[in-house]
This record gives sequence, structure tokens and C-alpha cells, in this order.
Amino acid sequence: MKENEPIVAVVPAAGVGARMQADRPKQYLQIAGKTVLQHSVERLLENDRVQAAVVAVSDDDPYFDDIQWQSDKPVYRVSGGCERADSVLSGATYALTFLNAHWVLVHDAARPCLRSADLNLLIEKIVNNTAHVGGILAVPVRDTMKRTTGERVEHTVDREQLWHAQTPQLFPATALTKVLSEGLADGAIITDEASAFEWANQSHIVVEGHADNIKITHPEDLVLAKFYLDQKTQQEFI
Ligand SMILES: Nc1ccn([C@@H]2O[C@H](COP(=O)(O)OP(=O)(O)OP(=O)(O)O)[C@@H](O)[C@H]2O)c(=O)n1
Ligand SMILES: C[C@](O)(CO)[C@H](O)COP(=O)(O)O
Repeated sequence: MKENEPIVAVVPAAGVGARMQADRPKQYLQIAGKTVLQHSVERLLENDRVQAAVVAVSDDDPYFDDIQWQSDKPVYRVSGGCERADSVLSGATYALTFLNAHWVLVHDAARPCLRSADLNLLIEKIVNNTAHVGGILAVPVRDTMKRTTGERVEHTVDREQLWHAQTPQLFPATALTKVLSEGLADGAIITDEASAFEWANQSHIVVEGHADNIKITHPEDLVLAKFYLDQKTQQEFI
């Protein structure tokens, strides 16, 4: 990577967290005195290559403006959208248009346990890679995988070369805004940024991270995230 190519983090945080069944959207639940969102954003801003964060939130979000960010870097608020991809496009467009971002690092607000070392690895592998447009943190599947019809098992899915996609996902700002807007307009199913580059048939890679980079989705995930973050407050992030 050219050392001076700006990386801007885009954090989709406009979801309602329905599966979490909490009294507020899961990104605003507290862990170790901070919201889940604050953990996620501040982890990104700790990286020297990340210059700012753009957080996509609901227009009626009553929590965001009260956050006291523990970073000297700017954190911007933009309007989220109906789906995660819409929220990401909103943030990426802002980063490209107003912040002159060369790279956009997309990371779920709901993933507060990201390791600094894994973020560094992703950035190093992607921004110096000329063979692929970008890439994502991921972990290999470790269980036997089944395809079912309802509860009936149809067959075992070959888990060779099968990965759990995570975030961050790192792509050039111009390319990301282009394939997201075109893919959404074409009705493509886009559940992560890599899906949009699949739709556009543009080559990208996985970078192996760690399974503790969990996405807080169901109630039991919050207990696990608290454990991981407690462990990490006692150890240097590796
Ligand atoms: N319209 C949306 C939907 C989701 N997200 C964000 O995308 C991330 C991952 O999505 P998910 O885990 O599905 O969060 P929710 O949509 O809030 O969860 P649920 O499906 O349980 O409602 C979350 O940080 C969420 O806030 C977003 O910015 N805009
Ligand atoms: C983007 C993502 O984190 C990759 O695993 C995941 O798809 C986001 O969660 P969602 O429930 O699909 O919105």
C-alpha cells in the first residue's frame, strides 16, 4: 500500500437487533462501561492507518449523540438504510465524497471483540495486494455442516474451503460505492460487501482471523463478548 492512502472506517449501526430481544438495539448494550458500538469503533480508530469513522445510524436513534468517544479522531454520523447494505452505501458514499477516502474498512457495530493484530493483518494483506480488489476477515468452518429441508437432514456439506465471513471487510472506496449501488439496483442479495464484489465478478480474498471476533446476534453472544473483552482488558491485544 502507498502509506498515505487514507483508510476510513464505515460502521453499519442502524439495525434494531431483533434477534437480541433486548430493551434497545444491541449496539447500545453495555460491556465494561462502554456500548458495544463504542468498543467496535474505538478498536478501529486505534489503528494508525484508520483516519476517521463514519457510523450509519437510524435517523431516530436517541443514543448515538450522547457517546463520549475515547479517540482524538473524528467520528461522523450518517443516516442508515432499510438493509445493512444500504447503511454501508450511505457511509461509504460519505467517506468517498467528503473525506477523500481511498479505502473503506467496513466493520459491524455488533463485532466489539476484533483483535488489533487481525485488523493489522487484513490491512497489510489487502492494501499491498494488486491481484485482488479487496478482502475480508474470515475463519474456517470447524464443524460438520448439514443442509436440511426443515429439520430433515438432506446431506453433509463439504467444509473444505468453507469459511465464516466476518468483518472488517476492506475495499477501495470508489469500487465499493459503485458495486454496492449497482448491485442493489439490480436486486442482488448483498449481506456483506464481498457479496457485492461477487455479483460484480471482481476477485477478492479471505484473510484468516480468529473465532472470537463474534457478531453479537443472540442473547448468549453478549455473555461471550463480555468474557472475550474482559480477557482482553487483562492482556495486550496481540
Ligand atoms: N438496516 C440495517 C441493518 C443492520 N445494520 C447493522 O449491520 C450490522 C450487522 O447486522 P445484524 O447483526 O443483522 O444486526 P441487526 O439487523 O440489528 O440484527 P437483527 O437481524 O437481529 O435485527 C449491525 O451492526 C447492524 O446495526 C445496519 O446498519 N442497517
Ligand atoms: C456482514 C456479516 O457480519 C458477515 O458475516 C453478516 O452477514 C452480518 O449479519 P447479517 O445478519 O447478515 O446482517
